[in-house]
Amino acid sequence: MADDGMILNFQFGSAPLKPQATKFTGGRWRDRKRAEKSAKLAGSQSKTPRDEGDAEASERAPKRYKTNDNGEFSGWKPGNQSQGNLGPRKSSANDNAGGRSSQRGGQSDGPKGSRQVISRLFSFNPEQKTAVEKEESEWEAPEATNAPLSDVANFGTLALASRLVDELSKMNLERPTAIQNKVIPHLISSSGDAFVQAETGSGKTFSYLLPILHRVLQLSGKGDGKQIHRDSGLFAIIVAPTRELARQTHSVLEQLIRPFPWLVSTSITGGESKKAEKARIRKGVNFLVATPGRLADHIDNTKALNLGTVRWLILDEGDRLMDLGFEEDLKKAINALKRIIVAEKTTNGTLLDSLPDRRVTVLCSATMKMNVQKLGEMSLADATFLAAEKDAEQTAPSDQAVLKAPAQLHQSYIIAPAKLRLVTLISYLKLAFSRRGRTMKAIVFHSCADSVDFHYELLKDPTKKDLPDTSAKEAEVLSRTVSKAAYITSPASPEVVLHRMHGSLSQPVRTATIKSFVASKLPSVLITTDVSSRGLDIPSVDLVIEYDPAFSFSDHIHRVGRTARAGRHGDAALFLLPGTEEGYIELLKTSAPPTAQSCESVLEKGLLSKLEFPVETTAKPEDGNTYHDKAETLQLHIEQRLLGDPKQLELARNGFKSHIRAYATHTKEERVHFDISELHLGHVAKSFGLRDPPGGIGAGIERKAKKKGVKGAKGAKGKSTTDEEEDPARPGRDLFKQKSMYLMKATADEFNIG
Ligand SMILES: Nc1ncnc2c1ncn2[C@@H]1O[C@H](COP(=O)(O)OP(=O)(O)OP(=O)(O)O)[C@@H](O)[C@H]1O
Repeated sequence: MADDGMILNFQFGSAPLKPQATKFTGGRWRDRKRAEKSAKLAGSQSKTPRDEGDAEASERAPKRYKTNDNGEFSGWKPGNQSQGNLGPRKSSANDNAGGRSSQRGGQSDGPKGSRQVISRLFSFNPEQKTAVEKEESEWEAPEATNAPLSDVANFGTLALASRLVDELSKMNLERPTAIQNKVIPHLISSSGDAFVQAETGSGKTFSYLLPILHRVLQLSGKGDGKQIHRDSGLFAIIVAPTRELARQTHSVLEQLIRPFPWLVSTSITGGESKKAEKARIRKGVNFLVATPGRLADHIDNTKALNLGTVRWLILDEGDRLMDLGFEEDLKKAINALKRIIVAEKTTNGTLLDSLPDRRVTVLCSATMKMNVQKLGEMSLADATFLAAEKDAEQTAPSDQAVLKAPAQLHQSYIIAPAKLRLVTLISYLKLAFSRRGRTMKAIVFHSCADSVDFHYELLKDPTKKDLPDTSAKEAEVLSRTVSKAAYITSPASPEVVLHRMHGSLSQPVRTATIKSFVASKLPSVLITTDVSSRGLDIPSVDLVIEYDPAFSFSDHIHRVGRTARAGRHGDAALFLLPGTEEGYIELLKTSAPPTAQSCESVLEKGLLSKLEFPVETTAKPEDGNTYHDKAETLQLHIEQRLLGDPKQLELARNGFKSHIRAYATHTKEERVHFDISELHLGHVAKSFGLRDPPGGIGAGIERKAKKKGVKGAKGAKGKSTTDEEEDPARPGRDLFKQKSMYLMKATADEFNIG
């Protein structure tokens, strides 16, 4: 802890300060020297707006940042600012703002007469290069592309069993979507394999479940399938990449077969009791929803699992199945099914005549990648390609079609300098929930579990314990993943519920957390990793924030696809850093022209309404008048909070380290936009509420650099990671690049990305 801001948290008495006389004790020599220098300079340097006190600074700031008639910020034009003009002043000799707070001289907004510390956020930020092509207000929603078709009367026109059509109607599903309109008739009439490709939220699940059920229901010849029961055999296996998705698909299936109690389905997923699953399989099931690993396990070890009657193998979210490394498990299942070439024609005396006469494999994916093609080669034979293109007849898988989000999904980006990221995120969420009725559920994607944990703990309100509508038992399970939020509430939205979710949580906790998020009647945020990016169907999600950009563009499409489902509207906002990350905007345009949101405008609108801090620090919510002041006060408060709480500080450090490691795992093709050598570690540390990057992240690199004979690795450490004033042309920069390359290599090894 001593490293983090030791020089910054000295409390000064009310007597006028003589900086020259200030004596610092304790801590490291380097830090003491720096503190002495800062204190000295604070008293002697020419005064800047900040140094002259907030009253004056506040008056000046608005002159630089004009607002238009709507009160919107209009002074900051992308592309025309230079380093330092993002703040009310340019550098001064004592501005050590590189991620470090600095002492504020003279009068302050803090306790009367005390010397306050401020956290400089608006100076020395890298320049934004991208000129705004389309602002948020210019966006007009095009016609939805994944909505039910208006020119098809109802599901009945697809020749589905009337009982099924009635069931759909009870679920308020009247007309099919484009992909359902294509896939359902095909799977009803054909015994051929199919590759199904359609946008996120277009109803792919019903597109394969409905025809399967229809054909099984035909088995009795009367359309109700009453001769079939749980012992009649297993007819379909549906494989999903994650436990959540498997469970979700199983619950949709359960809903559909509820009126047909003689049909039985079950799910087998990792994290559950294998013994109980075996017992269910032994009792007999007609439909099995599985994760690949658990399926392979049962194929090997559960004798009661008879694959002889299986007619359908559905591989849902094909690209994700491959991404997650399930190739071997999938091979096992595919080969096991292939070995039984002629499937059983009867079951318990019932002729299986309405079922396909061969095994049908259906591969579904919203995106098309090389690995999906590979899975296709492994599993499909003479497959028909079925895409949801409404107008043009698409006959083959296409890279273009796949990487599109639903047209009605409003995609935007915010170019936020690293130092401003945390306060911008808070401000954005505060603003989003304060627009009553506009946002009820939001998902915030982070790159790693440690970052999720840090942000969750930071944003939760430690003073509020009770959760609404929760039994004591549920509350116990949810105690570490659901809580009331602080900071992002507002008078218009005084209660917001926070949820956290990632793959390191136990399965019961994951399941309960998602259930709680779905059921929440209060505005809610889910802070999560990519574990929630695939297939998760929560219709009421209206906002997706990609706080950390996705590791691949197809992941981005899946993440944003958690909103704007089945024709509904939705917003998605992507945080980018100024610099090379801006190149990613071109990639966004291949899906839909995104609009730009100004980071400063978000701060102004979000932070100038009432701020509340859940924990008392010397920085107070009422400190400052301009949004610059408010942002710096909020940042300072967070930094102070961490310094007073070792547990949170540890979470911040772990979050920072994992975030940096994760940064190196963007796909090879997209790494050009996510150049780790461009990251200013000091600024990134700020976004975790830290005043310096924690040790360790660079230490390994240094050791490696030393081993390889990179001169000066040690000497450059401080400069390269924390100092704002660093001149890009200086040798230290090259060294930083070199170190970053080692870092990238080390982290790439760790994440197995070669
Ligand atoms: N015909 C329909 N009319 C209205 N809503 C529908 C229709 N079909 C499906 N839905 C709803 O659309 C939502 C998305 O369906 P589903 O999860 O199957 O989409 P998906 O294509 O698999 O998406 P993803 O690729 O993101 O997994 C669900 O809430 C579902 O109930």
